[in-house]
Amino acid sequence: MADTAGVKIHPSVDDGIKPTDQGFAGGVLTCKCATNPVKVRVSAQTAHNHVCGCTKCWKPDGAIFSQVAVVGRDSVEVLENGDKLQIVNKDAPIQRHACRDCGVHMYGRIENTEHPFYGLDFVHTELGDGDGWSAPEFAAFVPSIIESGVNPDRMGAIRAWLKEIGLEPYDALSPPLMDAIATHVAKKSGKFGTLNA
Ligand SMILES: N[C@@H](CCC(=O)N[C@@H](CS)C(=O)NCC(=O)O)C(=O)O
Ligand SMILES: [Zn+2]
Ligand SMILES: [Zn+2]
Repeated sequence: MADTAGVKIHPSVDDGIKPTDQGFAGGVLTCKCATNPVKVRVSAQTAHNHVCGCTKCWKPDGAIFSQVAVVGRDSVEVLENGDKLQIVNKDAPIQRHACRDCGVHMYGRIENTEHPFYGLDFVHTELGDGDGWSAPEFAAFVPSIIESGVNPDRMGAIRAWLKEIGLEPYDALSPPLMDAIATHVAKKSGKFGTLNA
């Protein structure tokens, strides 16, 4: 049995996952700056919230996973101090707009109209006011936490703990999202549904 004692994933899940409020309609995300914080309004409920182990997504201090969800780009609006936002990597599929002072990623945007997830922005719901944001559902890019410095010997315990708290661990995204990506590719190539498997 893996020793899951003391495994810490992310502050939003370590003390119990707050449930989704089906009537929740969004809120305001605020960066970590004590003065002149960046504020971004998300005017809809988020979807596909999950913890992500990749090295690219923003994580709060001490967390080995990020927590990230998607929302339609039309529902994301910079309210205050947008002049502090800088794109972390213009060449990445997800252009993460980060506060240059505290480093928090306020939203990640896909500008490539051919991308399977074009039209969706990536947001960290823990930055939002109020409870009721869509709850994390799974753990993505789990092996990538090793790239951030987690000892590979800990992976058994970490995967066991993720399962224990209801976040099924996946090497990439969840099967429905991986299927959605492949469906997009098959439709573009004309292969969609052409095999009677
Ligand atoms: N092993 C890589 C995986 C990076 C990765 O593919 N991240 C996923 C999940 S956020 C992605 O979609 N990245 C696109 C991007 O960063 O723009 C890492 O940890 O850096
Ligand atoms: Zn900031
Ligand atoms: Zn990620």
